[in-house]
Amino acid sequence: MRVLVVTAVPAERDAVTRACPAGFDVLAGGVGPAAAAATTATALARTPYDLVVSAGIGGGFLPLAPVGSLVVASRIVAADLGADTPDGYLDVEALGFGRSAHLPPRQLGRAVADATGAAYGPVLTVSTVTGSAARAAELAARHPGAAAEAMEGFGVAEAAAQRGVPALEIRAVSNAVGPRDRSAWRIGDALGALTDAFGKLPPVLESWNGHD
Ligand SMILES: O=C(O)c1cccc(C(=O)CC[C@H]2O[C@@H](n3cnc4c(=O)[nH]cnc43)[C@H](O)[C@@H]2O)c1
Repeated sequence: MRVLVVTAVPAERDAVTRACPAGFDVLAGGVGPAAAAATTATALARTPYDLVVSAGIGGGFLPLAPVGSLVVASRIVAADLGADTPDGYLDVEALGFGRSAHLPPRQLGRAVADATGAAYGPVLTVSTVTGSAARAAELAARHPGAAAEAMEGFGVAEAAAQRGVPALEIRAVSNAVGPRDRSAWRIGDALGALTDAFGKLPPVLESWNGHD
């Protein structure tokens, strides 16, 4: 099975590569959904992959995903792709065009979560890191069960979907979603958790039939 892993920055790429078996290509595609989509689309145009994984550190919604824990996405959601209105937020489905969520293969996602001890829930893709309790509460209310937020998953999943390739998202939680406190980010711990998670993937992927 050929697997493409797309991270944002080189430190995340290196954390994945440390654990990666043969057959995994790991790229640092840049921060944000546009860079992630462009990197993924270019790679998929060159090489036929069986699976694409968006991976890296992320913010965790408490109490589901504390710092140092892992999250596997049950849904990959573009959480700010829509319109703000006096009556509230409208996603692109409500606006009548496009899509704001991708569904990873369910059995595979669950199996990866079980093997790695990860929470399994929606992961939100945002273009602006959440920096206040009010915004965190707004996102949690709009996306019940949201486990994590990051900035690339939807871009990776959108590019993969356009090629008919399944996509997963795996996040290691470096910080809580909420009031910004960069000094509280535990990036080293999260990168270590990411390496551990990828070390556990090969048997799970080998037993996946590719069609759930
Ligand atoms: O400074 C470093 O050493 C370092 C090492 C690895 C990664 C970083 C990043 O800043 C990566 C940016 C990346 O992080 C994701 N992220 C992390 N926490 C959040 C969050 O609370 N909300 C949204 N995104 C988050 C995101 O995917 C960025 O691409 C630095």
